[in-house]
Amino acid sequence: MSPAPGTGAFESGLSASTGTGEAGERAGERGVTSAESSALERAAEAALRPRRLAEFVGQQVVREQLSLVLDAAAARGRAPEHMLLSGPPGLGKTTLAMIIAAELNAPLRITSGPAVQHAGDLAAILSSLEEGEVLFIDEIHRLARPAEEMLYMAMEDFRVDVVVGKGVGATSIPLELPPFTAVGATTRAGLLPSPLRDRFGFTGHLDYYRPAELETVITRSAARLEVEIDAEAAAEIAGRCRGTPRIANRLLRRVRDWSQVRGSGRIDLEAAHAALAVYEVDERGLDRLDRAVLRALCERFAGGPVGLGTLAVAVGEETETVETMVEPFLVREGLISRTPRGRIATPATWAHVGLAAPSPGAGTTPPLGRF
Ligand SMILES: Nc1ncnc2c1ncn2[C@@H]1O[C@H](COP(=O)(O)OP(=O)(O)OP(=O)(O)O)[C@@H](O)[C@H]1O
Ligand SMILES: [Mg+2]
Repeated sequence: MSPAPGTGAFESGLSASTGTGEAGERAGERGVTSAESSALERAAEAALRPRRLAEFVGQQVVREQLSLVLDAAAARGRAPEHMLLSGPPGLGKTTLAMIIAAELNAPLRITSGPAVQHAGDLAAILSSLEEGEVLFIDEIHRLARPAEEMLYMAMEDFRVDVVVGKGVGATSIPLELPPFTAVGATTRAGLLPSPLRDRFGFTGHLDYYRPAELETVITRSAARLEVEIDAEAAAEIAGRCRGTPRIANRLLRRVRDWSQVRGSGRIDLEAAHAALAVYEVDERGLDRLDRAVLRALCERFAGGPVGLGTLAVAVGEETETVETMVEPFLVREGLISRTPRGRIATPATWAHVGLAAPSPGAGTTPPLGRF
């Protein structure tokens, strides 16, 4: 079972393929079901979510573009154009969608691609929208085709044709819609067909955050959690959360746990180091599974090339888990290379696992394809 997007192997302290994450592990110890624990995690995450654009850290370019769109719409007294937010998990797409509605002082309706499997589902949502309402469609790349095609006309003409009945008796009823603003979010912008993408007047791509920005996220979240944190502890956590605010907040909560149960109650560098050690998060933000992949690549396959499927089997994980939850970060860090012949270690890989790279031409395994 692959984990929900944005949870990642790293944050869990467990391998991502269990899909439960450390919350689920802790929950199991305390008799709370993993569904309840992920609800707890969602509530904990929601409590730290910025509510206004001024509280949204970083992403300077997107914020400037977005505030221009919002200010211009407010000046005209009209609903702003539709907006598309893209970027990797945990970087702030949902947060921004909620902020857009808050800045417009507009009602927010939330749905997602997977939840809208039929055009009728979408027609029901669209026909109940109030004037000026913000319709947030998460994972918009996963909309079923019929619903997606209905969305084209709704976004362009604020009208949908609802087909009633079947076969020869079927009739199409035009349904006028009030002006609304669709906000789409996706981690896979490349999967959106251009007719849909072209209907968004504003597209913002969120990228990974710099450590200094994450320190601000952590410091603000600590204040919301009413826990004191030293600047150097915030910097230490910021350096290990893979450029991702969701992970920063989750690590902060784990360090707060440690500090409250094993420490002084305030978060200093000692608490940060101790807690990050408990959760096996190393100085570059790699977790147990990340390191298992790198060790297997070096020790079992002499640095590669090795097929993704073979590598996943070697660490006891699903191929998809390694490809979507582990590799993107390792590739970004230059700790693994994806080549047509398979995955290969880089000099940084060998250094990180503390092994000497074999001399060129020494016995390397033949390229193994994916299963
Ligand atoms: N720019 C930011 N400033 C402060 N906190 C942020 C920022 N972006 C995200 N966060 C925090 O990170 C958490 C996760 O962000 P969010 O849910 O918006 O990510 P997402 O991009 O929608 O992820 P996914 O793709 O998994 O749905 C939020 O609860 C929020 O607390
Ligand atoms: Mg989201």
